[in-house]
Amino acid sequence: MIEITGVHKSFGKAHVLRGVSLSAKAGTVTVVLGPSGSGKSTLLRCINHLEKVDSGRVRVDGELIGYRQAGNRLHELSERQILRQRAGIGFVFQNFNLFPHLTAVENIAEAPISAQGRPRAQVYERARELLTSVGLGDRADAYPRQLSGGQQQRVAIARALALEPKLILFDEPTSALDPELVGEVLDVLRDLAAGGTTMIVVTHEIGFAREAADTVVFMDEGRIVEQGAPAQVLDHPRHERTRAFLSKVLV
Ligand SMILES: Nc1ncnc2c1ncn2[C@@H]1O[C@H](COP(=O)(O)OP(=O)(O)OP(=O)(O)O)[C@@H](O)[C@H]1O
Repeated sequence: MIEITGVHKSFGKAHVLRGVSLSAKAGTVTVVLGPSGSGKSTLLRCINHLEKVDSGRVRVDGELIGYRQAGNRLHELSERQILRQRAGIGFVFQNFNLFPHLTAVENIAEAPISAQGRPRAQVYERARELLTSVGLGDRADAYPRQLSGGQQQRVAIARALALEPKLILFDEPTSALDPELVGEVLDVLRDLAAGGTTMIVVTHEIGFAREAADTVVFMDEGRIVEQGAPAQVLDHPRHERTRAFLSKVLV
């Protein structure tokens, strides 16, 4: 379902991704751990072409992201084609990124109506169902400012699901939340994982990684240095720097 091979990315002199390769099957959950600045967000942004890779390839469901291949040559896709690809990949950010002037249900329905041209009544009905599935069926008409951080993040997850993506990327979805609200968002992630949604989740929530991940990846200085089943990576890390990181986040 997702296949990343040899991805490099620099910003000026900073070589942020140094040959990252990763693959994940449909219906699996990959949790990405790693210290600040190791390149986790950049990797997610390369997967949906919010950042262009310098070299390497990203394929989602067999489709090359950002490019069309003709023989040995790669041609960059048009902005419109990139937007279409991006619609198949949900992205949930740390800071919710909801439109403040739209209600919860409008935030969810906006993109499927404008980007995919789907019928309004049907999209609204589905948006309400999605709100119910994240435990917010009674808050459809609330504006983001009237919702807690945890509720806003659950709306943002429902919004990502409304586009029926093949894959959802989560970039530290709980890190902007007060500790007592983290659990409610993790519960939604657990439900999605149990329902077979393909997800890549950057998080420091080790408990979630242990319970819900099929694969745990540890990134350090732009490279994947550990990759395996949760128990293998979390309990028997091979590298000293992974051990040091885990001892800090587990405390
Ligand atoms: N658009 C950009 N321009 C310049 N430098 C960037 C840009 N995006 C990221 N970087 C740099 O790339 C490095 C990796 O950043 P990235 O956000 O991918 O790390 P991260 O592992 O997600 O860190 P954190 O856990 O703190 O979010 C950092 O040094 C960051 O400053």
